[in-house]
Parts: sequence; C-alpha cells; structure tokens
Amino acid sequence: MDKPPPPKPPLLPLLCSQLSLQHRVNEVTLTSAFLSWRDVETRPKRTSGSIYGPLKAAGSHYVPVCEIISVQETEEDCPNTDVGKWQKVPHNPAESNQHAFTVSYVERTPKHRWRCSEVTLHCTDRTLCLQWVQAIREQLSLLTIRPKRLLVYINPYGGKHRGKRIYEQKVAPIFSRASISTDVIVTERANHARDHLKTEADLKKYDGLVCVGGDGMFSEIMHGLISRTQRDSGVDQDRSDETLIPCGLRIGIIPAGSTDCVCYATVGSNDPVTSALHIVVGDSQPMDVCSIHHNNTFLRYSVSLLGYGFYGDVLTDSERKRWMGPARYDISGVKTFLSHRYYEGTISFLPADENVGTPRDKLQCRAGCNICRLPTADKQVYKDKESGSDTETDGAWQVIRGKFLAINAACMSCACPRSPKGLAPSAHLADGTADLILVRKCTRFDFLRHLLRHTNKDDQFDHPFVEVYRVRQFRFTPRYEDGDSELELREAGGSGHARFFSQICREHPACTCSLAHSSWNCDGEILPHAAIQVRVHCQLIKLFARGIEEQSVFEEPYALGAM
Ligand SMILES: CCCCCCCCCCCCC/C=C/[C@@H](O)[C@H](COP(=O)(O)O)NC(=O)CCCCC
Ligand SMILES: Nc1ncnc2c1ncn2[C@@H]1O[C@H](COP(=O)(O)OP(=O)(O)O)[C@@H](O)[C@H]1O
Ligand SMILES: [Ca+2]
Repeated sequence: MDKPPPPKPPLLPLLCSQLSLQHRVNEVTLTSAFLSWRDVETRPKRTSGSIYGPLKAAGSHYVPVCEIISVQETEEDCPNTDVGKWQKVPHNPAESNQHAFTVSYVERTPKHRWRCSEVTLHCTDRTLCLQWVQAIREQLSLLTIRPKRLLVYINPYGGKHRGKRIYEQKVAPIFSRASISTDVIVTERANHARDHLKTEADLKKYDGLVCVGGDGMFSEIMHGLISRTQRDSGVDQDRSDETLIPCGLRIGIIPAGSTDCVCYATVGSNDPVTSALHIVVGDSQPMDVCSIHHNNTFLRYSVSLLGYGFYGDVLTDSERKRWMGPARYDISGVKTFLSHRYYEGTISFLPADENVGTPRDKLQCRAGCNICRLPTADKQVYKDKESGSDTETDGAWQVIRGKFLAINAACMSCACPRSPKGLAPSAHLADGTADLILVRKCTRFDFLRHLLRHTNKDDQFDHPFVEVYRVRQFRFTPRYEDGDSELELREAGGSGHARFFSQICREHPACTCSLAHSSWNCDGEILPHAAIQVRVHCQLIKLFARGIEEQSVFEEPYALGAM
C-alpha cells in the first residue's frame, strides 16, 4: 500500500505588518508560499473580484511567491519646478507613509493570457520597507528553477516581420525587471541560429534559450540544441535506433511567426508577454520529438506537424508566397483543397500501449497531465521488432495500404489560432507517442467537412474515411519509389497518351488523378524524401512552459486553511 504523504509543515509568516495600500490599512503577510494582503478597515466579504486577478478570498489577496516577478523600493519621478528637471521623490507625498515598495506579479487574464500586475505598499519607515524588499527577494532567490542568463535568437523575418519589435517592446522590459541578463542574436540568414548553437555557442554560460519567431525558427533552435547535445555525448543521429540524450537547456518561445503552434499548444495562447512570464517564473514542460530518417540517413526532427499529401502540398505552394506573410497558408490551403490530390502508399506503424490512451480520448493533455507524468518505464520507447534489436513489448507492427488525401503525424495537439483544438486534439506533449491520422481518398465535399471540423468543436475524426492511431514509430513508403514517377505512367499504359495526360494533370490542379509523390511538411520545412522512418523520442527537449492550464487552476481560491 502507498504510504500517506508526510504532513505539510504549517506555513509560518516570515513577515507580517500593517501597511498602507491606496490610503487604506492592510495586513500584509509573507510566507514561503504566498504574499497576501487584507484590508483591515472593511468588514471581510465572502469572495470578491474576477477569477483572473490575484486570488481573493474574504477580502484577502493571495499571490503565490512563485508568481512574483520582482520587488523594488518605489520611487516616483515628478517635476521639480525650481530647476525644470525630473527628480526622484518618495512615491506619493499625499500618502502618510512615505516609503513604499512595489511587487510585480503574474495576473491571469482570459484565454490563458498572463499579464504583469503590480501592488505598491507603503510603510511607516524606510527600515521596514527595506526589510520587506529583502524578505521577498530572499524568497525569490530560493526559486532556483528561474533562469538568470538567457541566449536569445530573433528571426527578424518570421511572420509579419515583427520579431525584433516584439522582443524589444514587450519582452526585454520583463526580463530586465526580473533581473534576467541576455545575449541577443538577430539572425542574418536561415539556419544562422542552428549553426551557432551546433558549433559556437558557449552553452555553459546560459540557463536557457529563447526563440523569437515561428515554428520554423523554433525548429532551427531545436535542431541546433539536439544535434549539439548528441555530438557532445558521442551519439550518432544517423542511426535510427539510437537512444538520444535529452537536452539540458530549456527553450522559451516568444511567438512571432505564422502558425506558432508549438507556443500555442504548450502555453495556451500566442501572446509574447505570456510567454515571457512563463520564462521568468522558470516553468518547465518536457516534450516529445520525432526523429525522421531515410534509410540510414538522418533527415530532421519534428515536434508539431509531419504531414504528407494535403499539408505537404500546402507548404510547397505557400513557400512561393512567403511575401504574403501568414496569409500564404490560407491562399495555398484553398488552392490545394481545390486540387484534391491523393497519393498511394503503405504505412507501417508500431502502436502505443493502451495505458497512454487513444487519439479520440475526450481527456486532453493539460498542465500536470497524468499520462505525461507516468513513470518513464511505462512509456518506454519500444524497440523495433523487425530490426531484431532488443524487444521490450509484444506490440506488433501494423500495415495499411491505400490512397490518401493526407497522412499526418503529430507529437502534440498542434493547436493554433487557425485550429484552437488542433490537428490532434488529444495528443500528449510528453507521453512518448504521436497521433497518426490517415485521411483516405474521399469526395471534395467530405474532405471539406473534415477540414472545417478543425476550426470548430465537432470531431474531425468522426468520418468513415479517417483513421487514427497512437503510435511510437511509423514508416511510409510511397507506391512509386522516390523519383520514379515514370513507373506510374507505365502502369497507366506507358503510352505517349498517358504521359501527355499526366502532364496536363500536373498543370491543372483541378484534376483528381493520382500523382506519384507529395512532400512531407515537417514543422514547416519540406523534406527531400517521400519514403521515411519516424520514431518518437519521449521528452527529448524541455520548454519554458507548463502545458495549458485548466480554468479551474485559477478559478478556485487557494485552500485558505493550508496557509
Ligand atoms: C479550407 C479550410 C481549411 C481549414 C484547415 C484548418 C486546419 C488547420 C490545422 C493547422 C495545423 C497546424 C500545424 C502546424 C504546422 C506548422 O509547423 C507549420 C509551420 O509553421 P510556421 O513556421 O509558423 O510557418 N505550419 C503549417 O504548415 C501551416 C499549415 C496551414 C494549413 C492551412
Ligand atoms: N535572418 C533570416 N533570414 C531569412 N530566413 C531566416 C532568418 N532567420 C531564420 N530564418 C528562417 O525563416 C524560416 C521561417 O521562420 P519562422 O520564424 O518560423 O516564420 P514563419 O512562421 O513566418 O514561417 C525558418 O525556417 C528559419 O530558418
Ligand atoms: Ca506525444
């Protein structure tokens, strides 16, 4: 039988004083868990305020210490009429207590957005004020998970080209308030960040990396960090059966791209301030990563969408329209939908164990997810039976052949503003599996119904032409070998006519005949091969995030008896 948890020690006040807040006397208390204040001039009400502000119960406000961003003695600038210059004076001369300190803390607002809020408390003398500042700082210094030094990469061309401005105006001031020092690199070319991380960066100097950009930029940084970690540990990425070494540094994502699904699916919004605050409080979210090989050559890693057919064709078309910014995906999406191409091939996959659920579970991965917290042994990345290596499971490979409009795999939900529940709504961030979604050839109307369900609450898998599997590994082989589209023509008769019509079909996307190959869209990059082997590596990287919080995390006031 499990032992009962040890009793929690009572949280003794470290400091408790009567301080003034907006001219009213408040009892202010600091424990190792909370900073709280309570207006002692009014009779306590039952509960008050919005669910998003500091936790309020019976007129008291509670801010968890782990959500305090900073504390500083408060001085306010006001004009000195004698010299026409600005000078520092105590915060509010009208206040009877002239010494004050300001605490900045995380405040939750709707749609999973976090904001930086402040409370200024006035003291009767400076000694008391400094005592408060010091006591709060001491508590903050115990939060060793918080980063102190970060290496920031900014893609100035991602999304709407606003990365640099977003960082300078919204993020840098928060880092500076939280006393985080940064080295900032504005990239000058594609793969600049990846190459810098792989070969040059002195990673020992940093507690984390920050990516300002979209999913493509995140992918660059992830590749740089994973490759560097494997090289430093003597692991050969080209071997598809290698056990990869998890990366030590966490990555923070400041969304400034076109899709931003890695940020959205791990934080719950694509808001730069929210992401900056998750970095400041030192959140940590492990994440699965797929490795993709062609024969025994490593191609790429993927965390979000690995899509063949529809999403591969959307990406290929959209790359020519980069100048349009994020709208390129909408235009190419419609164009690709109209072309209605399908592709033939074989998928073999190794299903995951039942204890990690299925892609159609109602339960979704949320902060503190129980499935992602299962002991690693229960989520072990099983080895390939067919390869003859050590087998730790009875799981057998399954094989599916057919004509597909889309073959998608996702290690995580891929929720994004275009599709708030995502491509794989029940996929888990850190369970060692990916959800494999096969969309078989169907009518345009049915495919449209399927696509539209990504944008509303209906189940996009509830169609007879859609199959979903939770897998640890899979392979895809196109019916015709890479570069062998001539075969298709020979099968179709091999005549000059067939070649002629095939050419017409390529040039007229409205034609629904089969082409030999699509491309794989790998987190927004096109892969050079159609035949690939994919394997999920459980919790290979970590982000400065915590998963999407359930509303109830901040709806319920903290159990006051425990304080
Ligand atoms: C005709 C109605 C179509 C509605 C379809 C809505 C489906 C949306 C699913 C979105 C899944 C997004 C998965 C994320 C992929 C990104 O990794 C990738 C690169 O992002 P970035 O670097 O930020 O540019 N984005 C895409 O491949 C865009 C796919 C958009 C498809 C319409
Ligand atoms: N300075 C740069 N110039 C051109 N391309 C860059 C630069 N820095 C990064 N990139 C590349 O830009 C691509 C898209 O970046 P991303 O930030 O994901 O924007 P988007 O979401 O709009 O695609 C990535 O593949 C990345 O490698
Ligand atoms: Ca997963």
